[in-house]
Amino acid sequence: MSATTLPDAPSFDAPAVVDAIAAWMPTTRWYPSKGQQLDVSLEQRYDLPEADAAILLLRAGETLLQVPVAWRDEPGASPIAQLTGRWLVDACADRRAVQAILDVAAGAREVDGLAGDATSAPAPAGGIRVIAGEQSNTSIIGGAGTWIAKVFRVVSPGDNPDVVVTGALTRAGCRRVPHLLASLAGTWPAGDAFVTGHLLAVSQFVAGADDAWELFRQHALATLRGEQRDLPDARALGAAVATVHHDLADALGTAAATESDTLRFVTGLEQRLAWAREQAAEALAGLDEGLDAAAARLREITSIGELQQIHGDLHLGQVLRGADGGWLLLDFEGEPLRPMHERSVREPTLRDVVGMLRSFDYAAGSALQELPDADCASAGDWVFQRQSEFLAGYAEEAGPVDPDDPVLRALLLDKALYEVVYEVRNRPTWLPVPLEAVRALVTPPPLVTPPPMVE
Ligand SMILES: Nc1ncnc2c1ncn2[C@@H]1O[C@H](COP(=O)(O)OP(=O)(O)O)[C@@H](O)[C@H]1O
Ligand SMILES: O=P(O)(O)O[C@H]1O[C@H](CO)[C@@H](O[C@H]2O[C@H](CO)[C@@H](O)[C@H](O)[C@H]2O)[C@H](O)[C@H]1O
Repeated sequence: MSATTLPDAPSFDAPAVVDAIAAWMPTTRWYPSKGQQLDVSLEQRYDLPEADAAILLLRAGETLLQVPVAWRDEPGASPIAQLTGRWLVDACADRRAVQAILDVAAGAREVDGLAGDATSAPAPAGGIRVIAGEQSNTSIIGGAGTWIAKVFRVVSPGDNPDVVVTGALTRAGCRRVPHLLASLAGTWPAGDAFVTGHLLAVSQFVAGADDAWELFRQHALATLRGEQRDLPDARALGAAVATVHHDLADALGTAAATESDTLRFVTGLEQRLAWAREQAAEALAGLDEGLDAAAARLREITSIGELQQIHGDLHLGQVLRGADGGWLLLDFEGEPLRPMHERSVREPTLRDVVGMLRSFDYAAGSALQELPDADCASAGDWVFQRQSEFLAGYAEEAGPVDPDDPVLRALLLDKALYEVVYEVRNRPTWLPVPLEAVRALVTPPPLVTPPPMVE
């Protein structure tokens, strides 16, 4: 039997390769510009020749995307395209390529333009598993289940808080976050200069954990079906969030908001409201009056209290319940649709509190989508109860939260509007969940007509 000689694969920067990736990306969960016709071009290539692989940075419209790829003789777990007889594959699902990337992050191998930073060396990749879930990035579990490597898909110049903030909490010994083991940064040309941004974070993998989103969503579903199910502890979750806020304040400091901080905060909310109205004009049509009134109310905010580093995009999908029952917070990257330089700005901790309150609403909203004939009032009660438990636990550690605080109300609307844009771009079938919240937040409650007097 004679061995088949495969033809040479094209170079990673060949137009056919870029075209193949451009056609494949919109089929992935992480691609952030679904439904838009964008020109895709290669901006930077970091070669990993020992693995026949490369990390590519591709520009799609305004966005720079990280796509690690490799050439293989077989399609493997995640093929992109077959070109000249060889397979272009997604390197995140390829063990040899993942090991090569990990080696650079751990400082065991040097590649031009890449810089690794390890606090403790991750174990060899071994058999890897790519998480298939509701994710904006791509996460790979390896090292016999000891680490999880997150490949940042949208890449920006500047520090990624998922590396910097998790790194600070790791050094501070915070018990409510998985510790950071290593990270990788890349440098690429931007105009006349070079810029640097994070590409990868490798953290301890929490084995045997339960996802808080699934725990609460399943409980909401069971409630709507009239079934019994163990109630996850929202009160302890509130206390865990308060502990992380406390550790972040200790590690990275706090500052009382000045007048100009307040003005910047209010202006930021106004800009985001205008941005959401522009980005999701069709979805938000019909809410103009309420949104105008909400925008005017923002100017009534005169004080926003103490500021500090926060999580920035906290929701149930960022929370795990460890095998010991304790809650752990993940993913300090901030909101993926927010520019990177805005994500390390000190903020009121209420922004995270609001993220969790919205998430309980999402859990019930997603349960209602699955059970369209279920009772909406029961879903509303479920949300109210979980939110109350969460706030009670938070208050135990951090002091009470006033549900009528204008800053809290403004942040609730800000988050729901962000979610509307996120769903329009990423998961249009989920749009009704945040849209209903926006409607409720900007629509004044109906005037109750007093019952007629009975003589
Ligand atoms: N350290 C960890 N241990 C166990 N599972 C994790 C860990 N980090 C992330 N995960 C799992 O991966 C999922 C996605 O991680 P996340 O950091 O939120 O990524 P993304 O930024 O893409 O949303 C989480 O919801 C969780 O299920
Ligand atoms: O986890 P990411 O950092 O990628 O956050 C983005 O995606 C989230 C969805 O995966 C999105 O969260 C919204 O949906 C969740 C349910 O899937 C819900 O729990 C959240 O409350 C809701 O905001 C998040 O907004 C987005 O930034």
